Amino acid sequence: MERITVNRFSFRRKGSHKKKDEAKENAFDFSKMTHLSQEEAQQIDEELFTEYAFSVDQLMELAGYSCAVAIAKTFPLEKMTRDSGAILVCCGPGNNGGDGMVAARHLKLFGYKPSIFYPKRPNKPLFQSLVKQCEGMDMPFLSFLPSEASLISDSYNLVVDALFGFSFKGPPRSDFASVLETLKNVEVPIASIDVPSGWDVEKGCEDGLKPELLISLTAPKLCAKLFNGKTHYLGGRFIPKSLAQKYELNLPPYPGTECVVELKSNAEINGSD
Ligand SMILES: NC(=O)C1=CN([C@@H]2O[C@H](COP(=O)(O)OP(=O)(O)OC[C@H]3O[C@@H](n4cnc5c(N)ncnc54)[C@H](O)[C@@H]3O)[C@@H](O)[C@H]2O)[C@@H](O)CC1
Ligand SMILES: [K+]
Repeated sequence: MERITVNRFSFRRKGSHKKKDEAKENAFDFSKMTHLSQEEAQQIDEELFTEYAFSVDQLMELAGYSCAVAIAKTFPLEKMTRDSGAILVCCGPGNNGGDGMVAARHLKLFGYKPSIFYPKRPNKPLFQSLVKQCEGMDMPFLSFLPSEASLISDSYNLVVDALFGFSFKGPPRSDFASVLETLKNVEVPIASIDVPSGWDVEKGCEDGLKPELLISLTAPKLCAKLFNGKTHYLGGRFIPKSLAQKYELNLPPYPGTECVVELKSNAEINGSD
């Protein structure tokens, strides 16, 4: 009965791989998923650049692209009601801000209409190039953030929070404290990249931002255990297997060739949903 042609055989294998991926995903025990401390996140980051010789812009492109994909899956363009997909991307002074500009660039290519707020810009070629790319793609940069949250809610469908990631420490300093206060009061959803800005990376922040979407990069940080928003994605599919093994990263598999994987909510994990 071995009458399977080569082509048919490869077709069957593809199908069986897909089923295996789905089975692995369904079998993953989310209650045992890794959550990184601030130090572990920084160590992994450092190792990617030194031991594995990745460049910052390489990983930032993958991280930002995965954020754009997770945002597009969660907030489809066709469901947006204000000004043909207008979104506001708030970028901070570090690499989290860089991820935000990369995400903005991809969202623009997906058909959204991003505007960027980028108040503190490092004097480095990488960030200067990101700004130039966004300007070249006709994305406006806001010279100030309206202090009235209602002006933001009226003009945009979504705020992308790319202010601070895993290197944020202590209470927000004055220049960003007012920005975070304004964002706390917006009525449109917030999508936070890697860490909800203003949250302690490990302990969270009870009265901080309440994003509807969180995109954890590499692995969720400890504060993600306190995330109560609707949707949680993991992105940044660039960790070599040997590095994942060294840090004993226990994470759900990415389905097929996807750059993001949706994670269960904490309510589902804890059985309170
Ligand atoms: N390995 C990874 O997972 C990768 C991470 N990337 C991104 O890089 C981020 C980390 O980037 P960085 O290490 O540059 O750090 P962040 O972008 O988290 O922030 C650092 C900046 O925030 C400022 N800051 C810190 N605490 C503050 C406070 N209390 N008030 C005001 N300002 C404060 C610092 O002075 C510094 O300018 C990650 O969260 C992720 O978004 C990606 O770009 C590439 C790969
Ligand atoms: K953030």
